[in-house]
Amino acid sequence: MTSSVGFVGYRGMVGSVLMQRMLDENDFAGIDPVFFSTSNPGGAAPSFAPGAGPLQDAHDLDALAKLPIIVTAQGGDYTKSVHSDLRARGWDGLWIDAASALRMNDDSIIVLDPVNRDVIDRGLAAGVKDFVGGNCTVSCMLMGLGGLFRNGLVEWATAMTYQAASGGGARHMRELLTQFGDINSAVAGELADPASAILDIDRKVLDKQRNGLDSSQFGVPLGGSLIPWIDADLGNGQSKEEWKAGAETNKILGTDESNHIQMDGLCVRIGAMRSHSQALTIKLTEDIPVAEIERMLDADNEWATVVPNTKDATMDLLTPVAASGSLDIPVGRIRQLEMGPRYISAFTVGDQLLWGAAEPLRRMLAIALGKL
Ligand SMILES: NC(=O)C1=CN([C@@H]2O[C@H](COP(=O)(O)OP(=O)(O)OC[C@H]3O[C@@H](n4cnc5c(N)ncnc54)[C@H](OP(=O)(O)O)[C@@H]3O)[C@@H](O)[C@H]2O)C=CC1
Ligand SMILES: N[C@@H](CC(=O)OP(=O)(O)O)C(=O)O
Repeated sequence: MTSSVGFVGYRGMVGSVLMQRMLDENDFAGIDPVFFSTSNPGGAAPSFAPGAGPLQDAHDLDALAKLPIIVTAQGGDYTKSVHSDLRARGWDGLWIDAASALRMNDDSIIVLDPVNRDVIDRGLAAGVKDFVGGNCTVSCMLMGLGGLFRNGLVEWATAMTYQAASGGGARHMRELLTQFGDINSAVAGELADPASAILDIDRKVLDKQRNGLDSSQFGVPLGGSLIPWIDADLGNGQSKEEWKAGAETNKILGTDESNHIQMDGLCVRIGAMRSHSQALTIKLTEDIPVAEIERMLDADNEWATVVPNTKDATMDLLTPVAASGSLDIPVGRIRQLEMGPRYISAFTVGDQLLWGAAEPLRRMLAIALGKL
């Protein structure tokens, strides 16, 4: 049987990754897709779905309400502008969303099925209609370390993150690359001359960073620097990105007061392109040998891949360059810390456009359609 599914935000960065993954997995088989646009209603269907009708107006509630399932990667403002009106007029279809707007609502589920398929299945059975992708950092972390979290072995954890430019959006990625290029241009002559003094180069670079870079997206230079604040200031010293670590981790895992996991840390933007990294300190609920931890992480899901804690393996396999474009989530640097037998470190990297954004939505749609 063919199911109609509406897609909003299909041509954005997250939407494009989602479409590509759906094409790769032949997910459009059995789907009658309806594509929506906020900017070009009436325009031609996307080239990868030539049989689909013209683009519908993404703000046309009548058109949206005809569909049993809507998948959106259009962003939180769009969600806020149509979702409650659609529900208010009685639409009871499934809403699958990449944006954070509905994430912490009591009647929504954060989807990351390799980690919380039980929560998703219970929600579907109970009539939950809103399914939302998690924060990219949280999703990538849980994909890598699910084996500890899901087995109740984490008493608390801190995540110190190294987040890529893509988390800000496409314009932020372009700005980062432009900054790198402008910095390079500022010292191209000196770089070409092996006899030039490195401290002169450094001075010119700093001058360029402080006075000559377009930083309109990030607010301050990121190329050759970092920004230790991501998302809103909650006013208590914590950034919203840091708050999400604890709030979303517990919601994804479906914990309650009795097994709540304390999770906090500092979130930092760095000059990587599309993979988020994070260094974790974990206090375990019991003393477990490192080899057993590695076995549990590797076995938890087919994408978590333990990297041996050696210099060569770490440098080869545990970097944004190694992880980008792949669904695999490498996790390494696992060792017992000086603090005692129940304290371990771990480092994980994940493509934040795949497991951090598009893949959980793609899989939620497949689950809703009974294909997964
Ligand atoms: N970036 C990220 O890392 C993550 C983002 N998200 C969520 O996904 C939402 C969308 O993010 P993202 O995909 O980065 O946003 P984009 O800015 O890439 O796309 C959003 C929309 O912008 C419109 N648009 C305008 N100009 C262009 C253009 N030149 N190319 C493509 N689209 C264009 C499109 O709408 P139209 O076709 O209607 O004109 C598109 O759907 C975010 O707001 C966030 O809520 C979630 C997790 C991670
Ligand atoms: N805030 C993330 C990206 C993102 O879209 O997060 P969220 O889906 O929680 O709003 C980052 O900047 O890396």
